[in-house]
Amino acid sequence: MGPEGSGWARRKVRAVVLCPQSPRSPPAFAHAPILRGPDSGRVSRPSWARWFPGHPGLHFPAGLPLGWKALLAKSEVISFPVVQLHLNRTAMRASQKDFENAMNQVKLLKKDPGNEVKLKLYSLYKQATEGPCNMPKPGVFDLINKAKWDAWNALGSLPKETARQNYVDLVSSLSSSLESSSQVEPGTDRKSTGYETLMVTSEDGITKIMLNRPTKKNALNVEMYHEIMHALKAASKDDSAITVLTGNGDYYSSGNDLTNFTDIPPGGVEEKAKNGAVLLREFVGCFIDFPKPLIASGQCPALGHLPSPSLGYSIAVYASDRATFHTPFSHLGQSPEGCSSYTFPKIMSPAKATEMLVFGKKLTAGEACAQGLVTEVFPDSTFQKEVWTRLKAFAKLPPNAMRISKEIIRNREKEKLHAVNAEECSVLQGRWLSDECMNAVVNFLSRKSKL
Ligand SMILES: CCCCCC/C=C/C(=O)SCCNC(=O)CCNC(=O)[C@H](O)C(C)(C)COP(=O)(O)OP(=O)(O)OC[C@H]1O[C@@H](n2cnc3c(N)ncnc32)[C@H](O)[C@@H]1OP(=O)(O)O
Repeated sequence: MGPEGSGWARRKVRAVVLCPQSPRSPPAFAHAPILRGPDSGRVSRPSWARWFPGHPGLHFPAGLPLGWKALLAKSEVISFPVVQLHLNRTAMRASQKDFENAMNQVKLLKKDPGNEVKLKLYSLYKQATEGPCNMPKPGVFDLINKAKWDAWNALGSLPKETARQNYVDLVSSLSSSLESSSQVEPGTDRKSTGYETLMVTSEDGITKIMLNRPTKKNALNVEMYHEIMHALKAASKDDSAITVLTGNGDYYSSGNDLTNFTDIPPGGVEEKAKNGAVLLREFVGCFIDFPKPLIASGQCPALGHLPSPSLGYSIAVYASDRATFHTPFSHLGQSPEGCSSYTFPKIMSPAKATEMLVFGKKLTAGEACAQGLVTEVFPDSTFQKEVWTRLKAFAKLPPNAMRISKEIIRNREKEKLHAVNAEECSVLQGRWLSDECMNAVVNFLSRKSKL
């Protein structure tokens, strides 16, 4: 799972909250995932441990980018949804063994404790093992390492023993509260699907691929990109006749997960942009090559780049009358992808496509249908019933005939689409390195502005 549980930017820092510290013995866990190799930002860790900065309860120094300061509050108390811990209470003495137990316990955490907690764990671990912050201050755009540095530096000259005790206490509190919470995303049955970010089912000749990060509006994190590709490849070979792509929750998708931009590899932002372009090209390529009828079924707003392949290549797009379609590429300092620079002007008209792709005009389902992007619009109240009646009927048609018909309709365009995809990805690679893009992403992450 990605960084699901944080909500850091919105969280309010409460003034004083005393957490009854559990005297559980041995005091649970530590944060090995973040702790090993933290300075490089590249660590071996559980899947939930991809994280990004944001700790409203710590002191952050001046010079933070783009209004991060507005997110911060001066309090000696750390506060987060499930665990609250007063840091300055008189420390009991945690032994080295307690500390090691706590570190091990963190590895067993099933749920992502959220970025604030992870930053706190990181800083306490560093303080406990190395003393006051001794790292050079990272650059302003090195978001993750900067947040880690801030968190550690904020501990000032806190004695190692106190940091160790605070770490053990925090892990212990976390352990009890996370174990007792049941914040699993609705509808997720990982065992039956084998996917972390999707729910994939196959029934009545229909394979349904449902994006399943509703708490993140189905934003596509790196894992989801890979899982969608995997699910499409599997669906292309299974015995279903058609494939349906849909989303769980109140957004079909909110596009690229903007926290993807914060996980900077050792090669820096250039490497990040290059990897992103490779991933996107492969991802869109899977849609271009998908051999069976692919139906996009959206009851809710679709934002960002999933609409592009969905609208551009699906054999049919069904939308409820409350769905909207929005590709705010320019707002984010980015440029069209998913072959939308080619398919949208063809489907709509160059002028209408420009409004959507360049000016980021949001279309209602009715408008998108009138423009030819959407096949049919249904009232929200009867959407599921109407769509599934159609899907079930389609799935009874001879599968090979459908596949061959799709092939003959689309194959002439395939080469062109792959070329457009390559070009769009290359342009985007440059855009991701631009100040315009970086500022837009930081703005979103800092919640100073929202689309
Ligand atoms: C390999 C890389 C390929 C990249 C290709 C190029 C792709 C381009 C695009 O996709 S452009 C579009 C990018 N998407 C956005 O800009 C959308 C950003 N999100 C929003 O504007 C809003 O969240 C919203 C309008 C979708 C919904 O608003 P609201 O109803 O007020 O909900 P919240 O904002 O509170 O969101 C809930 C929760 O979800 C997190 N979240 C939503 N969208 C994204 C996202 N795109 N990336 C990361 N996280 C997202 C949001 O932060 C909240 O999380 P929290 O509860 O705070 O932890």
